[in-house]
Amino acid sequence: MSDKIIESRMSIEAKNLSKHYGAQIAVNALNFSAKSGQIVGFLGPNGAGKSTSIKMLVGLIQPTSGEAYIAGERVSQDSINLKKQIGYLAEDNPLYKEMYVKEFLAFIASLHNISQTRIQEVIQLTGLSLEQNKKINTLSKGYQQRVGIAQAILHNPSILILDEPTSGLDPNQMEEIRSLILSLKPGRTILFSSHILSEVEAICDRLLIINHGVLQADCSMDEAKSFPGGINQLFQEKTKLVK
Ligand SMILES: Nc1ncnc2c1ncn2[C@@H]1O[C@H](COP(=O)(O)OP(=O)(O)OP(=O)(O)O)[C@@H](O)[C@H]1O
Repeated sequence: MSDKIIESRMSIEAKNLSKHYGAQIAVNALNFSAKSGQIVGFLGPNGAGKSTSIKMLVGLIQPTSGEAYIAGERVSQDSINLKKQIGYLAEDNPLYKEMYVKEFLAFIASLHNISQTRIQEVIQLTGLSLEQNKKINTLSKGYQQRVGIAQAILHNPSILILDEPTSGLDPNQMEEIRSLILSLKPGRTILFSSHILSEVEAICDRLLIINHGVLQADCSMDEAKSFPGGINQLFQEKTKLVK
């Protein structure tokens, strides 16, 4: 198999992806692609269009126009193969909070036909060993996010899409979740949305900035840092209010 094919199977691609809600244009002709081994930061203020873009990429909502490709396959809402390739953590991290950690992960694993060994492996990977027999609703928000990430990686997907995984966490928890995301990078493509520049700056290789549904920047983190005035200036310029 050629390197090119392997690479395309690992990638996330948006081609002129748009979503309109009546007169509201949530995402307008989004174009980008991300390759394996990269963490791509998807940065933008609240309401910029991050979640809508992500929902189109994972096949949760239908684009008004344009196409999304995951691992070379066009995204459609009913693709089983696509769901095998993607691990997804939604912004509000929906969990069955009355369940115990291990019980919840076993439940998700049963949907994917995943072994007990893999459940234990993921519990270790996500630092949940001591919490595995606790009820999810007794865990701190940081640990609940770990459970959300654990369910997203149970089936060992090559593509991980995390919608604001550090939102609402305290600085220590943010740091821990960032380290966890970094540890998941080898062999994967990770798209990580945030509205906080320092979050994205800390772990991402590439930076996408979206504002008012329009992609305003797509560059490597090094390019972003060498922008005149630095990365803060870049973010300010690309997200200033459109009058
Ligand atoms: N189902 C919907 N119906 C109507 N408008 C919507 C819908 N979903 C999103 N929007 C609008 O689309 C725009 C983009 O929203 P989106 O949730 O994608 O932004 P975001 O960047 O993820 O913001 P946040 O960080 O606040 O979640 C917003 O103006 C939002 O109000």
